[in-house]
Amino acid sequence: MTGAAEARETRISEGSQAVTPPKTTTAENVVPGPVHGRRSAPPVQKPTRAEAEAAVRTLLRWAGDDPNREGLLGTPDRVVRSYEEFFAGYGEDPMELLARTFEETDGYDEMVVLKGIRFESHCEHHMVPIIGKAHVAYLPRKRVVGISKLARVVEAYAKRLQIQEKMTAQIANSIDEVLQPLGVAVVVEATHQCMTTRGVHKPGVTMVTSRMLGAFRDDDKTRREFLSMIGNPSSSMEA
Ligand SMILES: Nc1nc2c(ncn2[C@@H]2O[C@H](COP(=O)(O)OP(=O)(O)OP(=O)(O)O)[C@@H](O)[C@H]2O)c(=O)[nH]1
Ligand SMILES: [Zn+2]
Repeated sequence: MTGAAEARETRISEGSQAVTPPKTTTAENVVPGPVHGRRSAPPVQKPTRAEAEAAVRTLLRWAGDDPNREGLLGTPDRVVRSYEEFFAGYGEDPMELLARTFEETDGYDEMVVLKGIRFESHCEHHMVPIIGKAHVAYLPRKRVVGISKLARVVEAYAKRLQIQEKMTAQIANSIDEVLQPLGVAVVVEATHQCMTTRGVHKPGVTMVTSRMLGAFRDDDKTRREFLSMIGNPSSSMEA
């Protein structure tokens, strides 16, 4: 699919303990890179848990605090466990999540919409939360997928370091590639804490991104039906 063939819209609306990575590569510390479509990113060399905890202690000192004071002793362990949760998506293969489909033999040919899928992600520039909702629709071509799998695909991409445009495209492209439906639509609306709690400090700003493929891109009526089903995206955001 070429760039011209993809309709994508983005709008913003109001409303010293150095950690040295291991020099040798072993089967234990090399993990496959994130899976994007059919291709995987290059493998990354994963540090040990002790190295990750040492990095947290370094950041605590960078913040100006003493990692050895009582209240902070358990913090490196907690942060590393939090990271396992925040970034669990690197261990998921979204294509595999969608692989189990069911043949729809009774002629259901209307769009399937899963709206308001709340997600928590982290921006790849500042590593602070992006919190929002995704609305996902597809127009089946004989095969349908278990509806929870659409939410799982959102999760698999959200639980990685992201920019919103990329996440929106990845969700749509995965569904398109595996289900080969007549069309896919994804709208993502989110607040970026790198804009609200730091930097420009603009609370209440929502970023809305969309990716329309197939019938949702080519047919105004289908696209309008989807957009009216999800309502006015930014108006449904929490402050
Ligand atoms: N397009 C896009 N930009 C994002 C996203 N998340 C964060 N950003 C922006 O990424 C940009 C990074 O800009 P830089 O100038 O490199 O970083 P910075 O000095 O921290 O910039 P400020 O955030 O303006 O303080 C900022 O403008 C962020 O608002 C996203 O999902 N999509
Ligand atoms: Zn950011």
